[in-house]
Amino acid sequence: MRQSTNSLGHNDFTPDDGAIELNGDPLAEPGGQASDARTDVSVGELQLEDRTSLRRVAGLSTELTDITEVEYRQLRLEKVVLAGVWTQGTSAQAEASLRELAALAETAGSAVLDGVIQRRDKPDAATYLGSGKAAELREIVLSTGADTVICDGELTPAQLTALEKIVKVKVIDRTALILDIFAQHATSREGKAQVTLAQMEYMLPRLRGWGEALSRQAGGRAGSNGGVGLRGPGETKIETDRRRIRERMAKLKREIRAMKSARDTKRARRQRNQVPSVAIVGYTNAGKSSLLNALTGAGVLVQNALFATLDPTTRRASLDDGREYVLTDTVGFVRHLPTQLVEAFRSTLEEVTDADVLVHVVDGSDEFPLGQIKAVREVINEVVEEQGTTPPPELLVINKTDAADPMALAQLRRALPGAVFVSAHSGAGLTALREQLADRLGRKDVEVLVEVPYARGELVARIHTEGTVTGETHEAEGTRIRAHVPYSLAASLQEFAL
Ligand SMILES: Nc1nc2c(ncn2[C@@H]2O[C@H](COP(=O)(O)OP(=O)(O)OP(=O)(O)O)[C@@H](O)[C@H]2O)c(=O)[nH]1
Ligand SMILES: [Mg+2]
Repeated sequence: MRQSTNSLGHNDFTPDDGAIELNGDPLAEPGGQASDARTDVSVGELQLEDRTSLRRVAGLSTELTDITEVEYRQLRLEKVVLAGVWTQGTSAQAEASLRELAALAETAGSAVLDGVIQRRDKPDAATYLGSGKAAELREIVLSTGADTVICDGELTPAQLTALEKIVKVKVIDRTALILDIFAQHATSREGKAQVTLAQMEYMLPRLRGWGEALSRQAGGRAGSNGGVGLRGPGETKIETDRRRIRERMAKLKREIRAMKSARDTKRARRQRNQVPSVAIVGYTNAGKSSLLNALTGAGVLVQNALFATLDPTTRRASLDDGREYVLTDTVGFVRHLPTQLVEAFRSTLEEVTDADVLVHVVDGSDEFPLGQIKAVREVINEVVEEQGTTPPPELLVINKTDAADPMALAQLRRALPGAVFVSAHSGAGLTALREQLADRLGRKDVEVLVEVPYARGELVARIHTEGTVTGETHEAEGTRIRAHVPYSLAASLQEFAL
C-alpha cells in the first residue's frame, strides 16, 4: 500500500527499544573533546544533565484538556509518523529534509516510527497531503500505533484540522515542533520570554483549530463542524483566550525590550573599551558551541541535538598577538526557521549582526552544506534588512573536517575558496582560523582620543606609523592625539584614553 509513497522505512529512525532518546546514545561523549580538556563540571555539563533528566517518558497521555497557551506548551509528542510533501529539488534533498525533521522530532523527545513523502507540485490546499495519501497515512498511523503526525512544513490552521480528521491523531507542523524544542531548551529569562512570545504568535490564529480538534478528541461536540455562525460559550472562550494572549504578548514584548537595553549597555561598554566582537553563527548542530569551547576553553553546552544553544554566551578570547576580543555563541538556524522565532529573537539576533566579524560555522560532514549556508544567510539578511544595515564581514568556517568525506571536502574547498577548514574536535585548522581572525579584526580601525605621557614617546611614534592622525596637540602632561588606529594598538593605548 505504501509503495507509491516514498517511505523512508523503519530503520532510519526507530530507536530499537522504542524508548525515547535524544538523538543517539545519551551517554555518549556529551562534550566531545572540549569536555575532555576540563576537569571541573562545567555549566554545559550541568545543563546537559538537567536536560537528560527532563526527557519525556513514553506512555503519558497526549490529550490536551484545554486550549490555553499553558497546555500548548505541554504538548506531548511521543510516537510520531512524519509526512512531507516534496515539491522541488532532488529526491535526496527531500529525504534529507525528512531526516532533519526526524532529528528535530527526536530532539523534542519523540520516537519516530515512520516517515512518508509525497511528490506533488504543491501541498494540497485542504489537507496538505492529497486525500488518497492522507488515507494511507491513517493506515500507517494505525499499524505503527503512532499518536502524532508531524508535517514537514507550515500548515494552515484549516489544513491541520482537516488532516487530523482523516488520520484521527494529533497533527502538528514543523513550526510547532521547532517552537516546542525552543520551549524545552530555553533557560534564561530572556530566552523563555522570547520563546513564549513566538509560541503565542503562532497560537493566536490557530486557537479555533486547536479547539475543534481537542473537543473532537474529548469525544466530539455537536455541531463542531458547523463553521459559519458557530457562536456560543465556546466562541466566547476563544475570544477571551485571544484577548488574554494578546495582552500577555504585549507585556512580553515590553519585557524583552527592557532586557535588551540591559544587554545594550554591556555591549556599549565593550565598544567603548574597543574590544572587537566576533559572533559565531551557523546552522543548528554545526558545532558553534564546540568551536567557542575550542577557542576559549569555555564549558558551553555541546550536544548532538538541534538547538542545544538558545541563549547567547559571550566569552573573552585573545589572539596570538595578545589582542583581546569577545566571542559570542548563539542560537543556530535551520531551513524555514519559523518567522515567529526570528521575530521574537530579533533582539538577540541584532546583537549578533552588530558584531565586527561573523564566524559562520558550517557542518562539513553534512550532506548539503551549501544548503545550510544559504539558509543561514537568509536569516541574517532578513535581520539586517529590518535593521536597515548591512551584515558584518563573514568568515566561513567549515567544521567537522575529521568526520567529513574527503571527496566532499575537496569539492567544498573548490566551491568556497575563502573558507577555513577546521575540526573543533581534533583542533585541526584552529591556528589558521585564529590567524584569519587576527587579520580581519586588525583591518578595522577605531578612532581614539588619547593623551600619551612624554615618557612614552614610542607609543606616539607607533600611532604615526600604524594609524592615521587627525589631530595632535602638546599639553602639559603629554601629547594629545586623535587618530584612527588598528585594534591592536588601541588596546595598548587604552590606559591613556581621554
Ligand atoms: N566529528 C566532529 N563532531 C563535532 C565537531 N564539532 C562539533 N561536533 C559535534 O557536533 C554536535 C553539535 O555540536 P555543538 O557544538 O553543540 O553544535 P552547535 O552548532 O552549538 O549546535 P546548536 O547549539 O544545537 O545549534 C556535537 O555532537 C559535537 O560533539 C567536529 O569538529 N568533529
Ligand atoms: Mg550550541
